[in-house]
Amino acid sequence: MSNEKKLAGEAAIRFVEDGAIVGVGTGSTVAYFIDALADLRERIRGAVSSSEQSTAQLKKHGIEVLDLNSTGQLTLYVDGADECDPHKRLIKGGGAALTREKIIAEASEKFVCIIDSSKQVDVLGKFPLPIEVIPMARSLIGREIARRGGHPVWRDGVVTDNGNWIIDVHGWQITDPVALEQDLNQLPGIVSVGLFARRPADIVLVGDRQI
Ligand SMILES: O=C[C@H](O)[C@H](O)[C@H](O)COP(=O)(O)O
Repeated sequence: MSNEKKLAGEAAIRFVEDGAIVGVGTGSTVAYFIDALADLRERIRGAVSSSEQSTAQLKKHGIEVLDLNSTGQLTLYVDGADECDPHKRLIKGGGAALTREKIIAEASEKFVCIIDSSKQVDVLGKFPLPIEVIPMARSLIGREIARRGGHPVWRDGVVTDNGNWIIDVHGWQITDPVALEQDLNQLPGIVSVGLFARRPADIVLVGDRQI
């Protein structure tokens, strides 16, 4: 599987155009992409990063990290996922970086998702759904999730790059991810939901195979 992650990370390089500012996700698969991107550092203008972890790796390779507020819309976003359904809808946030990832995905014309085959599912939800919450809303959101049949588990000890907490929801078979994403987005205290359904990936690379 880790070979597939490496193949996917390296295959995504073909979507990088000269002069681009590249949106960069977070995780072990993206780490391969960043390593490959280093070879193109003279040909791109820089990157917008979704986490402190990716920022450190980009800077180590001498790739300039830019503020999304100063770049405008990006042409390309490359990121991994925890699950991917046949409609390219995703669960993300296993590494707690979902909010910044979601912002950059929204700001990008093309979202290339890089995964290994273990991430492919027919129905999302076997991987517990990460939700970033404002700390004071943790119990409130936990109750709202339980009312909707989910089993909320606080990722104790994890603080996101934005200073918030993560609840992982077990036990949901997410047959209508767009509706669930919209429903959860209404709840005060939720910063973002790790469902990328309203804005799914455009292209998925499973290893070096495009689907
Ligand atoms: O918060 C983390 C991200 O959503 C990652 O893209 C996701 O967890 C997949 O990570 P990995 O490539 O390490 O399996």
